[in-house]
Amino acid sequence: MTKPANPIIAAIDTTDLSTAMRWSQQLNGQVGMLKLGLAFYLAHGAAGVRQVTEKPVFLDLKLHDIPNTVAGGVTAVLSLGAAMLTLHAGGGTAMIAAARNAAETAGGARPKLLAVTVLTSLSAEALAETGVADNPSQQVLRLAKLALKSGADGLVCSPLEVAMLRAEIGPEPLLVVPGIRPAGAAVGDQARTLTPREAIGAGADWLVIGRPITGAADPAQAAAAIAADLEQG
Ligand SMILES: O=C(O)c1cc(=O)[nH]c(=O)n1[C@@H]1O[C@H](COP(=O)(O)O)[C@@H](O)[C@H]1O
Repeated sequence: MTKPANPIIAAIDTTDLSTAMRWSQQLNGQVGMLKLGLAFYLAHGAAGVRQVTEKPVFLDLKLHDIPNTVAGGVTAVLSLGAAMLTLHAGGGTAMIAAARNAAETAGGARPKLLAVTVLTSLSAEALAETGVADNPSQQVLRLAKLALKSGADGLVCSPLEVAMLRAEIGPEPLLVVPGIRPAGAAVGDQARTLTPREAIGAGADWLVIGRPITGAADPAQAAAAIAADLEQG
């Protein structure tokens, strides 16, 4: 696919509607897309999404349930016209296939289904605690292959796995990458991070960036600085 002109997806992580609307206005033209996730959607639902922007959003609901329930969830949000929708790869083949089937039965444009592999907040130790003995990279590859053969259009992974995934799965699947920290930015709860330029250089299509933008005194300026740095890279 053609690379987006501006690969930054700003994560609008807030439960406050007016804050979300303000960030949306400030970042209009400074980022390639907005992401609305769990906290915002639980607080304001589909009506809130429509209030924040008329443009297609990345709807990050990380669906993870039995196939029938996930299919129902996909169907429920199709009318929003989202550009992307997340589900957990760990839900397995049947769940992902059911999501794809639900997305297609509506006909017309549908969101790209992105399978979340191993959360960027998980270190190797934290992953081991969940019972996965493999390192994050091995587990990401296992889940990536499962998700793509089951009907996912792309993957969410940390920047540390991007080069490995590109070598294994080729240029086509969308790689949407959170865990992005400009040099010097606070890491917070993220465990597997790289800078924007490193992530794009490794082969990411989109970068998901939240607090380094929304936590800045001037979010528009913070986004513009990252975009300018990427253009130089
Ligand atoms: O699916 C996601 O977007 C996601 C997956 C993941 O593994 N890690 C991750 O951080 N995210 C999201 O990406 C955003 C990262 O935000 P910051 O850490 O503030 O840049 C948040 O909205 C997370 O919900």
